[in-house]
Amino acid sequence: MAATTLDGKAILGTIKDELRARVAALAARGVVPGLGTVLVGDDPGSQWYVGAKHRDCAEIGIRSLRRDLPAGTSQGEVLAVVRELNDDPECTGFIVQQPTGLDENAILSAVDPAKDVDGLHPTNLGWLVLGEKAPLPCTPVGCIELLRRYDVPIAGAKVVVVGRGITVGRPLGLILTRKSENATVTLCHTGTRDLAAEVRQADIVVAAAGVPGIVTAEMVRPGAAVLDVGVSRVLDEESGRSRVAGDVHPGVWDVAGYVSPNPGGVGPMTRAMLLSNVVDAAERALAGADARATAGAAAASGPR
Ligand SMILES: Nc1nc2c(c(=O)[nH]1)N[C@@H](CN(C=O)c1ccc(C(=O)N[C@@H](CCC(=O)O)C(=O)O)cc1)CN2
Repeated sequence: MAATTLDGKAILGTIKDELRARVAALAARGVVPGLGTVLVGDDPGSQWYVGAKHRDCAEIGIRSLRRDLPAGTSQGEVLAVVRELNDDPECTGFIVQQPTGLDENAILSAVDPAKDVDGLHPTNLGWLVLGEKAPLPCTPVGCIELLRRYDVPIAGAKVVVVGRGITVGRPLGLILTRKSENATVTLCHTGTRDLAAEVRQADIVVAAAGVPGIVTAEMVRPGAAVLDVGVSRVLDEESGRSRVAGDVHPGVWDVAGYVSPNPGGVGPMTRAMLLSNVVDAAERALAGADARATAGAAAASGPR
């Protein structure tokens, strides 16, 4: 069986078209959404991701506020940039690209939760745990959106997530078990005793451990949907150059019903969800301003 490709790159294109219309509607009200990024150091992967995020923004009319800081920038200097973006009215929302090599929890905590378009601020993760509406982390929502766009059933599905990281595995478990998603989730990791036995039960497998090829064909139930999220850089024997290796072994394509390629699957969906979070934040800010103006006008007209 040859699996259907869950084409994240194509879906990113569709989502950009959808968001372009919402950005135009905001522009008609005089609002231009702005995405800020804070990048520390010169890691080529991180530089590529941040560059891609700003190219996406340019394509749909979101303003870019890019803050690239040299390797060796101190925690205090990064926090100063975070405060600057918190206070900048042109910045609708921003992210601090990970990894920074610094105290990431302290940096995340300093971001204004209303501008946290990564959905990783402790307040927003807390709202997620409590089941309240808040910005959600981009990769987990990107996984769910990719499955939805290909009509892969999620409600009632048994999902095995491999990886307990804070940007993917842990929040994905929380999101998928909400009533609106209604999946049953097993959260596995590199310490799971019998990973193959767990994965074999799954209708949907999300491989996000960052271990090349950790999910093999023998582990996958025929017809299951498999999302390859893990990114490792390995040396390509043939070309002698570095390339991305995912967590899903190529043999899985012969067994699964759906597979997301890597690259070309969940990575572009992460970018799509970031754009979506920025547009959501701009719409929320405008709705808040409208509500305040209406309340002000009502108060000014006095009691009736
Ligand atoms: N602040 C954050 N930092 C990081 C996050 C995050 O969500 N927020 N996630 C990852 C990296 N990431 C987003 O920043 C990301 C990963 C992958 C892609 C992507 O489009 N990848 C392409 C291929 C890229 C390549 O060839 O190297 C693809 O998969 O097709 C975008 C963003 C860690 N840091």
